This record gives sequence, C-alpha cells and structure tokens, in this order.
Amino acid sequence: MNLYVKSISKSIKGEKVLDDISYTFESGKIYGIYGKNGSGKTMLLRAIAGFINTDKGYIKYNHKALHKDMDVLPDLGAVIENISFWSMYSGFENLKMLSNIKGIVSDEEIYEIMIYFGLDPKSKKKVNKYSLGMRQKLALCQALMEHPKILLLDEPTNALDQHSIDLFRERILEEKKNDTITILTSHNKEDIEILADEKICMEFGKIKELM
Ligand SMILES: Nc1ncnc2c1ncn2[C@@H]1O[C@H](COP(=O)(O)OP(=O)(O)OP(=O)(O)O)[C@@H](O)[C@H]1O
Repeated sequence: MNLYVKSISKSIKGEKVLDDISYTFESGKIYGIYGKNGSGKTMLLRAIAGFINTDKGYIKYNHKALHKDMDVLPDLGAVIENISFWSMYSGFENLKMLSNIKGIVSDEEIYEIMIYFGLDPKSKKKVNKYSLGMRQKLALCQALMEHPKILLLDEPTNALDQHSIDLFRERILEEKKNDTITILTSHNKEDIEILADEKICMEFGKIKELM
C-alpha cells in the first residue's frame, strides 16, 4: 500500500518550513532524506506522523486522509526527536507498557529485539540511568517491535556505535521484506547509500531533486 503526500505546505511564525511537497512512498521501499540543517527533514516526518497539521495539501494512506479520516496513520512506528520514556522504569517495562496499547507483541518478542540491540531485558536499570546510545536503541526497539507498515526514523543512527549501526541496518533491510515503507533522515551518508532505494534531497522546505 502506498503513502501519498500531496502538495503539503506548512508555515511556522511566517517561515515556510514545508513548501508544496508531493511524493509517493511505495511499500517495500526505503527512502533516505538528506539535506542541510533546517531544510525541513524532521518537519516532513512530523507531518507524516500526524504530529503537526499542515496548512495545505493532504497525506493519504489506504484511501484515508490524515486528520480527516484518521488521527494517526495505522501501523506506524517512529523515532522522531526525543522519545519520552517513563524514566523511573526499566527498558523492558517501558516497552511492555507501550506494547500494551495494541497488545500485538509478546514478551518474548520484546526480549528478542532488546537482546538484538544489545540491551538486557532483565536489567533493573531505570531509563533515566541509560546512556544516550542506550536510549536510542530503546527508541529503535519501540519503533520496530510491532513490525509497522510505515516506519519514520529521524537520525536513527545518532549516538550509536558502529556495531549497533550495522545491526540497525540489517534489521531495517529485514523489515523491508514485510513491505514496510521506511522513511529515514540521516547525516550519516553511509546510512542513505546502503539503505535507501530512493534518495530525497530537501532544501528550504522543498524536495530538491530525485536521484
Ligand atoms: N518548533 C518550531 N518552531 C518554529 N520553527 C521551527 C520549529 N521546529 C522547526 N522549525 C523550523 O523549521 C525549519 C525546518 O526544521 P527541521 O527541524 O525540519 O530541519 P531539519 O532538516 O530536520 O534539520 P536538522 O538537520 O538540523 O535536523 C527550520 O527553519 C526550523 O527553524
């Protein structure tokens, strides 16, 4: 199922942060967005995630328009900016509470993904004692654990060591086989080179060129 972004624009305090963006994201493909700081990469992901309302245009998935026929996209997994976890609970407890919302992931599956990313699910360590890299891994676990059909990842390899970056890339390529639409931004050129089926360059809130 494709995700359609059609002519979306957004201004914040008089500044056009998204300027007439149209794009069709196809299932089973990975899209890599790159561009300078402030070019609108995060804003585009926030719009698709439904975190912001756009001034113009629409976002459609499965014949339904975001903010009209649905509040959020179904089957969405996202790492956008700082994920707020319950800081006084362990990593496993956090994922468990989040998984309770939909109830489609077993404890074993949470264990599996935590161990995959090198987090100990049995550890009592509270998230407020986590390092930046551990938080990022936990954020990736929460985004990936339900095998979403749409995956939005803003700088997913931030703060990760090389081994974890390799694991992340392997996992994303694995998820792609389930027809997931993955849209990621990265300052790590290698992420885009290795993962992206299509590269999207943003500049001044617009999509600059397609390659
Ligand atoms: N909360 C906000 N209020 C006002 N302006 C904002 C806000 N968030 C972002 N902007 C503006 O929107 C524009 C796009 O920002 P965005 O965060 O999408 O850039 P980006 O391409 O993700 O940059 P980076 O590479 O630094 O993450 C910038 O000009 C920024 O100043």
